[in-house]
Amino acid sequence: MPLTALSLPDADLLLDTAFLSPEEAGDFLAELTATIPWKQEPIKLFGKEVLQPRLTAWHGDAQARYRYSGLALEPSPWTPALEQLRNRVEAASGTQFNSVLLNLYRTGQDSMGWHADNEPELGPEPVIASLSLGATRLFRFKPRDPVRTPHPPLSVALTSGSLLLMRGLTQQHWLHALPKTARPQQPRLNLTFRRVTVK
Ligand SMILES: O=C(O)CCC(=O)C(=O)O
Ligand SMILES: [Fe+2]
Repeated sequence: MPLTALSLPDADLLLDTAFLSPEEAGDFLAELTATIPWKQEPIKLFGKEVLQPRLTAWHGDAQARYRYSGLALEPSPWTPALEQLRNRVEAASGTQFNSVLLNLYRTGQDSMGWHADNEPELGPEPVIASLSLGATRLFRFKPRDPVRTPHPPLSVALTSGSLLLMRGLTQQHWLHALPKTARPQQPRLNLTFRRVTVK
């Protein structure tokens, strides 16, 4: 399936709902769920330490460190499955990536809050390639400044094997989130391939 543009002002979004076949997506889901060293990291929320509502991992080239609360975090190395996916995502997007953030949403209660992927290490107009495996969840966009970008929120159903590219001004003008859902949900695994500046 080809990448198809989603029409949204001040954004540049492309979606391929069948980037991987359902069989391939299921195989990668099983392999990554079993082999990635998943962690549940603490975050500060209103001054209190709580655990993130999902499991995470970060893999990439050894030089692709990024700074976070004054710490330079080292990525874990690419695994064979992650290398394969990186090659395919690079070919489809025409972009090179040196790291990938993995998120595992164990149930409908796991989620990600509103944010933009706008860390300085990603540069002003990052290309972020988001690959989803497992349960379908709704991915939401809302304008950062509804006066500049008067547009209602957008929901995109990210099915297993779908590839979403976020490019251009998307991170500058839009926030995105993966809300909780009350419905019983199978696990969902998302990979966001990124290029961080190597210092
Ligand atoms: O799980 C998703 O689809 C989104 C993940 C995300 O926004 C991120 O890793 O920055
Ligand atoms: Fe994000």
